Amino acid sequence: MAFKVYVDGQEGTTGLRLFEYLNARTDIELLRIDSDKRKDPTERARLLNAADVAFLCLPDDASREAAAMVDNPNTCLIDASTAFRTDPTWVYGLPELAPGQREAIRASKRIANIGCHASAFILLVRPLVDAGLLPPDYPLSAFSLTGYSGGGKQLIATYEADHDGRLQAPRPYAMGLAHKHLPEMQQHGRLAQPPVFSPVVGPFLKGLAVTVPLQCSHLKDGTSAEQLLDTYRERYAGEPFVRVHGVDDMANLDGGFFDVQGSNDTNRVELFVFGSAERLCLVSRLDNLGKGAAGSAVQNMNVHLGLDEHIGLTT
Ligand SMILES: NC(=O)C1=CN([C@@H]2O[C@H](COP(=O)(O)OP(=O)(O)OC[C@H]3O[C@@H](n4cnc5c(N)ncnc54)[C@H](OP(=O)(O)O)[C@@H]3O)[C@@H](O)[C@H]2O)C=CC1
Ligand SMILES: CC(=O)N[C@@H](CCC(=O)OP(=O)(O)O)C(=O)O
Repeated sequence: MAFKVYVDGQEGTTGLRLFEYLNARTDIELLRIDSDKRKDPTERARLLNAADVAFLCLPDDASREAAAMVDNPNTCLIDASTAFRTDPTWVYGLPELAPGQREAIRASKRIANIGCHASAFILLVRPLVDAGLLPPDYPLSAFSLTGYSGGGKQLIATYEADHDGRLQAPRPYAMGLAHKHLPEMQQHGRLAQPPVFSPVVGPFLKGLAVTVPLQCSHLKDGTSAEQLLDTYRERYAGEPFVRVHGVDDMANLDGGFFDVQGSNDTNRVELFVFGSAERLCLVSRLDNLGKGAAGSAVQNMNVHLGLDEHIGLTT
């Protein structure tokens, strides 16, 4: 019998993208809510409890409300919001996080899907901390270049209404240095403190690249770019959605410029190390609506249900 799947928030940016992924599948039965009832708590509660897997593609408060509506012990929630990502009763939905994470996702009925900036950052940092190459108290900073779909329906509408070109320049944001992804970056990156994190949104729909600069003199003695890449290769060996590039992979630079949109329409995350013996830059690139949101939600569902992890996803 096909697994029953429901998307709460099916008309939002992440919900619509998820719906596209799921609608194409024949191995699941998609439960639908009438558009005019999509905020009706009784109807939502009925569908949430009828589902084997329910995705929450809602703002944080609405996600908390939805989670509280579920009393069917069989229903697995995969929440796209920030609400539960550091909650110890939920599992962080990043199968590549560390050995054992897939088993945890398989076993849990509460899976907190990752933040787009956070997952790109964590996949760069965590293996280096675990290997002892990057001290947990290293004073990390990071910046992220992201497409505007990361801001959901509202930001998309703002960019689409930009008829005078005012938004055509990149715009740094979260200037208070308290971006909502900091707690998950610190906790799942195993860091002593959160990084100084500066996101920048640009005039393109989707695509994201997080850059982490490192001073080699502060790493474990003699750590080279090759050693960092070897650590990634070892940690991510056999990972279908992680691609580790070679040192200074010029093939990915277009005349010396990095293409932030290069992983779009895939569920891939691509890792790069650039720089010299003194200074390095770690870069991680993904599609914020793919591996950064809806793609990884589908991957988490596949893992949880014991299905082939690739179903419906592009490597
Ligand atoms: N966009 C992205 O790249 C990413 C987003 N996320 C997270 O995913 C979640 C959804 O984000 P996103 O899709 O971008 O946001 P959107 O604003 O595009 O969509 C949110 C949807 O939730 C609906 N909604 C709001 N309140 C309720 C409620 N009480 N009951 C039912 N439906 C409700 C909205 O309805 P209405 O249609 O009426 O507005 C809307 O359709 C957020 O928590 C976000 O942080 C995570 C990773 C990346
Ligand atoms: C451009 C933009 O605004 N991007 C969002 C990130 C979206 C994301 O990853 O998701 P969550 O909202 O689920 O954490 C931001 O930086 O807040």
